[in-house]
Amino acid sequence: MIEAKEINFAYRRGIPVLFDINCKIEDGEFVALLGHNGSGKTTLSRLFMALDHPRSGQILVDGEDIINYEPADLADKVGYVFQNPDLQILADTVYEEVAYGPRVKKLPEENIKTNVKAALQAMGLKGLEAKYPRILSFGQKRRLGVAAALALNPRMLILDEITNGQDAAEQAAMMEYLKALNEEKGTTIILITHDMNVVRKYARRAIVLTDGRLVFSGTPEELFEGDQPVERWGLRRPVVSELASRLGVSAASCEEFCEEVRKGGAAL
Ligand SMILES: Nc1ncnc2c1ncn2[C@@H]1O[C@H](COP(=O)(O)OP(=O)(O)OP(=O)(O)O)[C@@H](O)[C@H]1O
Repeated sequence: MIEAKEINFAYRRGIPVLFDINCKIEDGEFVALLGHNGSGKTTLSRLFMALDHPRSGQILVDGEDIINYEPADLADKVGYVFQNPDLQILADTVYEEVAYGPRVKKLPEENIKTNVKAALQAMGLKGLEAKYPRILSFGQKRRLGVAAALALNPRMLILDEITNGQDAAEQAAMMEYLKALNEEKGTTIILITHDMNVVRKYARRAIVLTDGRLVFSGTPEELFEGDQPVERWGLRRPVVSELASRLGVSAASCEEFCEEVRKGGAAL
């Protein structure tokens, strides 16, 4: 469980970027963290990971204030995948990149092998073990970042814009994997994204930030099919919600129809 209590934060230049943030993310949730560019999503997630610390307020992980923690102290609990995958690459081969975390954790070599193999398989990177990570495509680097986080079996994953640079099939495969991880293993997922179709389809809760303030917390249905126009927070409605509103039918029936069309092989 992660809880933000009355969080205020400013970077070194001193301009405040987060104001009085209160939110609680329970174990096993699948949450989308949304907001316009510069609204504070990455900043808040960096606080969750102890990459930065609040100027005032508290971040509690499993009830404990993490003010004196470093990211390594949370490695067992929270996996973080950066928005820019190049920032995360540490090793000279794809295999060693994914093995890096488990090695730091001093897992037995057999477990490292098993975890790395499973993570690479899950992210569609099997066969690339010996490659130099920096020559991978942008999408592959992103998936490598996710694989590296998965190899540590964290209870919670914070994923910053991971669907960017993926084609539709890669994106769907990645999201379906995360959905299964969430449903079957109970891994908490915090997904930062600008893709509202992904949010509508996969998230069970959406949290919206605007100019550093938390302005909404509720289900994607409440967000996109509720009374307030999400455009005022710099968001676009997902296709399903837009279609339902224009046709004057329920989003659930549109969703069913879209799913049938997708199964028929058409892009939507
Ligand atoms: N290292 C930094 N130093 C100073 N200011 C920063 C730094 N990183 C972010 N900011 C500022 O903090 C604010 C919030 O940025 P943040 O990256 O958290 O937003 P975001 O919602 O994740 O944006 P995006 O969707 O574009 O990734 C912005 O005004 C940004 O310019």
